[in-house]
Amino acid sequence: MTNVAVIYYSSQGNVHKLAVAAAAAAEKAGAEVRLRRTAELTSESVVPGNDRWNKAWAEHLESVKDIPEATLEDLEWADAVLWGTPGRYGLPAASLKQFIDLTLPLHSRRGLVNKVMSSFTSTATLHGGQESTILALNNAFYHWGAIIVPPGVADPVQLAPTNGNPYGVSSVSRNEAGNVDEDNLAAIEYQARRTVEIATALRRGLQSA
Ligand SMILES: Cc1cc2nc3c(=O)[nH]c(=O)nc-3n(C[C@H](O)[C@H](O)[C@H](O)COP(=O)(O)O)c2cc1C
Repeated sequence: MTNVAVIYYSSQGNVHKLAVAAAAAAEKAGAEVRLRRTAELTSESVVPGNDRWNKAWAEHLESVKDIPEATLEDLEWADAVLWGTPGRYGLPAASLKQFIDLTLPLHSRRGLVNKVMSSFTSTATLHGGQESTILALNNAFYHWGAIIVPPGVADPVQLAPTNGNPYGVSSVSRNEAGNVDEDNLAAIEYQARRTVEIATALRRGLQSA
């Protein structure tokens, strides 16, 4: 069986919805799946003066408390990792980046080589940095010697009006909590299936090499 870890950070539930859909789709595609969130770094939301934001953040944090936090062992276990993060100024959220910073012991013993990596994001606006967020994540994957699997436009679902990011499935939240539409969910299901398919083929190919 192919092992897939879905590792994500979400402050208001948009990336969380994509992550849950990715995990279900990977499982349906025959993978063993772990859904993991990265640790909250602050005791308040990062927008302290915004009551609406704070409420959504606190409610979301409470709702995911039973989802285990990601560990290096999850990365070691995984053949493929689906990474999810909100876009923040075209960059991944600090929580996810902090987890990536913690990978040095694993990276130092080449523990991430040939693992399959695929990423997804959510931003408030359509041109708010979705591609650059995914590309910024990819920088770490190149260093690890991992294999990046983008969704591309290899399935018609990517042509739906609210989809279309070939770098990684992305949704536009308008800063509303959990604002992910059905086409976005269909797209992340496709990206997860594709990730499982490529990771399985790679694992089998490397085993027989
Ligand atoms: C510090 C910060 C920076 C952000 N930067 C951007 C940005 O550059 N472009 C954008 O469209 N949205 C930006 N956002 C909004 C989030 O990307 C957006 O609300 C996203 O849908 C949140 O996903 P989540 O619900 O999974 O946390 C930012 C939010 C925060 C807190």
